[in-house]
Amino acid sequence: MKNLYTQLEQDNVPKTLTLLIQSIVGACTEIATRINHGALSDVLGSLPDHNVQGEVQKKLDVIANNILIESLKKNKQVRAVASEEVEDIILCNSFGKYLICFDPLDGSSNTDVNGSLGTIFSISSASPAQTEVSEEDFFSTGRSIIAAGYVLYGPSLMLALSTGSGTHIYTLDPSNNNFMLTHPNLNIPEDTNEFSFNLSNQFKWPENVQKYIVDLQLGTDGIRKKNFNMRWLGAMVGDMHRILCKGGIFGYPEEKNFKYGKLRLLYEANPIAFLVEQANGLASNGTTSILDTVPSSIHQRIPVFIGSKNEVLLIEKYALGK
Ligand SMILES: O=P(O)(O)OC[C@H]1O[C@](O)(COP(=O)(O)O)[C@@H](O)[C@@H]1O
Ligand SMILES: [Mg+2]
Ligand SMILES: [Mg+2]
Repeated sequence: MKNLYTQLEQDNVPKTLTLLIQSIVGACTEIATRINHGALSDVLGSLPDHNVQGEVQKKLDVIANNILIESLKKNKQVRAVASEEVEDIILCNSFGKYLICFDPLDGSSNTDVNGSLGTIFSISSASPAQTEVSEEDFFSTGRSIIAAGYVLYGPSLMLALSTGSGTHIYTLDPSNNNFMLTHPNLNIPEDTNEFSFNLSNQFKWPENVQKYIVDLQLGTDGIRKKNFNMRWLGAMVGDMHRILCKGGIFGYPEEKNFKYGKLRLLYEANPIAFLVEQANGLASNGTTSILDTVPSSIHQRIPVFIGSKNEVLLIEKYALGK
């Protein structure tokens, strides 16, 4: 079985990008150790502070954020980073050639209940060395991403990664601390009978989305002529991992009081959309591809519908009232 770095070499990934991926993966294994300690150490619970989204910050949100920033600042190829937990971009090394966006801990509501957690990241190229870097440098569409991935802190520690040559999943071998290629060249089934939406918000969604969901729920009694099952982990990274492995449709629609839904474009929707499109799936905001969205702020939100191709295309049809 190949390990992560053999695969990156085979995919002709530049050495500087491989070293950057190594920095991120190294930080995530450190985060995994802190998570594993759980109630044995003072990492559970919330802080009195709120992040830029107005959300209560969990201790692990901040611990994960600090570990990642420290590791990235040490890598001379990192020009600047954008994090869910920090209001402004963080400038790193003026000769750095890469910009990184990350969600240090995804699924924060699961920290105190030993639930699914992850770290999501994307890498893109920075402007020429020593030129001033500002927020605007992060406003290229997701099509400019050169690598993206997530680490899932689950029963196994797993890394999903794409450098533009398909999406692969690696499992950490704790005996030697190597990420081994266990799921090469993922291919998401185009059809599915599994959906992941937080149905407690169902009646706050746009009518066409409510109709789409009701048709799923009606199953064989309705126009879909087949039954659908539901899963919701409260962690996008966990729900998307299942979909990468066996298909499905994940959605976090806009709501009456949440015009653009909950999830963030730069460090949640874009990296996941990159992985999914590299695995034969689709990622839409309901009408257009997420990766074609032009960002206008670091923490902007976007409605997301991601997963099995034919299901995403069908949701876009419902949006057009077809
Ligand atoms: O609380 P809800 O509505 O179930 O939302 C869960 C969603 O929010 C998130 O936890 C948001 O991410 P963070 O935990 O990084 O803030 C997603 O991972 C998850 O899909
Ligand atoms: Mg998140
Ligand atoms: Mg988070």
